[in-house]
Amino acid sequence: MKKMIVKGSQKLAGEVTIGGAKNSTVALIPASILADTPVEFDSVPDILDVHNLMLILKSMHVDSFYNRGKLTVDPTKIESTPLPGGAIRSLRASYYFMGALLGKFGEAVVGFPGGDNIGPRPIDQHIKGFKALGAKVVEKNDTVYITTGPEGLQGARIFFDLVSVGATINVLLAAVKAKGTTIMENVAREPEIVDLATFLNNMGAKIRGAGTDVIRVQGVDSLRAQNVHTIIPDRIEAGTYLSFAAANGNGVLVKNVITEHLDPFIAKMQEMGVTLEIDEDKIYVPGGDLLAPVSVKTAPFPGLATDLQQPLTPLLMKAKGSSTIIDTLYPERTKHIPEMQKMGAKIASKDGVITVGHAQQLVGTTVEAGEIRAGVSLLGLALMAEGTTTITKADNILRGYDRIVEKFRGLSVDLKVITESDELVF
Ligand SMILES: CC(=O)N[C@H]1[C@@H](OP(=O)(O)OP(=O)(O)OC[C@H]2O[C@@H](n3ccc(=O)[nH]c3=O)[C@H](O)[C@@H]2O)O[C@H](CO)[C@@H](O)[C@@H]1O
Ligand SMILES: C=C(OP(=O)(O)O)C(=O)O
Repeated sequence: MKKMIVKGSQKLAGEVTIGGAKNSTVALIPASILADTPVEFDSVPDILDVHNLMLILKSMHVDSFYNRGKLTVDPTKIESTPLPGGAIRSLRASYYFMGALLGKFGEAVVGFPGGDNIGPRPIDQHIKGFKALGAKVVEKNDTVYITTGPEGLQGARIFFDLVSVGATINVLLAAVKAKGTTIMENVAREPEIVDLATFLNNMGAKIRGAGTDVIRVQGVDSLRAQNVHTIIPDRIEAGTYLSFAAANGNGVLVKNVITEHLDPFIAKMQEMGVTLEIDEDKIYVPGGDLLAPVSVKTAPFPGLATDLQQPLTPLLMKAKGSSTIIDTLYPERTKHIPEMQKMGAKIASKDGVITVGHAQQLVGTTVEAGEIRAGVSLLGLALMAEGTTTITKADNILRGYDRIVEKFRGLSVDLKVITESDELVF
């Protein structure tokens, strides 16, 4: 595990360009194995999750090549391979190989995924969807075994018990080549699901309703890529830079943003008193506003994203007074709290409510990035603190933030990543 070394009392200034969305990318890569042709992606973030997915592809005899935001995947020599562990456990989205392999071969053996430790993350709705399509599912020794009979997957009507991004994507991947029509109700509406449906439809899939709470899929026999798919910008990465720029910036322009994807987050920042100059696909944050405390509640899209509650925290600490956060999706997503307390922050969690007080004096120390968003929020705080902060387990941040050191350096921030034995990585 690497360490991130952050000098304190540094203000962000300049421009940053947002990369492709992690949560789209990690669905699009498994989805690419459904194609009968090579596929090409543009605007692919340089994150550990992508490199780990490429390792998984390799184990299935799928060649892939990544260079400066462009990724080619050639699934034409794919073999149905069990994926019990290894790289599977390095990220959450590896479970999309369940749906993708099932759609491709009518069978899948995939280990339970890893990903952020943000509280319980069951996959019962994924399994319910696979079963509804006619698959037999057995869970044994931390591995899911999914099979179908000779008739393969059959379209079905599925009403999800709760709104789940992962279950919506996984079942969609299985349904896209199933026989007949699948109607998925009470599905997630996240923009990353629309991005995935766009990619699949451009290859010949028949998916209607992505972005609403009912998705209809007419199964097709073959998917063939016709063009390069450009991945949508990462709304969580954008929100992170917006928050840090408002908390601790001297004029920051955030480029390549679909502002509509950030509506609830932008509204919350404005409610605090943050000045935002919003253009078509970019947002300028002058910084230096006097801020008021707010109440924050996360919800599935189009609500305020759970993935942004921790990155918003450094900004909440600038407000004069106490703010509250209720994370309805992951009430236990609090790994940043004890670490922030070590830095002198007034933050606590009780009965599912996080209280964030005004930060008087923050001091740099050694803290641990328990997961991606906990880690990045510590980085935001470290920039506001006096002295140097060492963030251990920094791989959790590098899992999902595109070229983060390069981007922060572009914003005049001195940051470096080193190995356990103190060798410079970036
Ligand atoms: C790779 C990816 O896209 N990750 C995102 C995805 O995670 P992920 O897809 O894992 O999150 P879900 O939308 O599935 O989870 C939403 C809620 O449903 C619950 N649930 C989910 C599935 C299930 O079968 N049973 C069940 O009870 C979860 O515990 C959670 O409370 O959406 C989350 C919620 O926006 C984000 O924080 C993650 O960044
Ligand atoms: C929870 C997250 O990711 P994952 O689902 O990949 O663990 C996240 O991106 O904040």
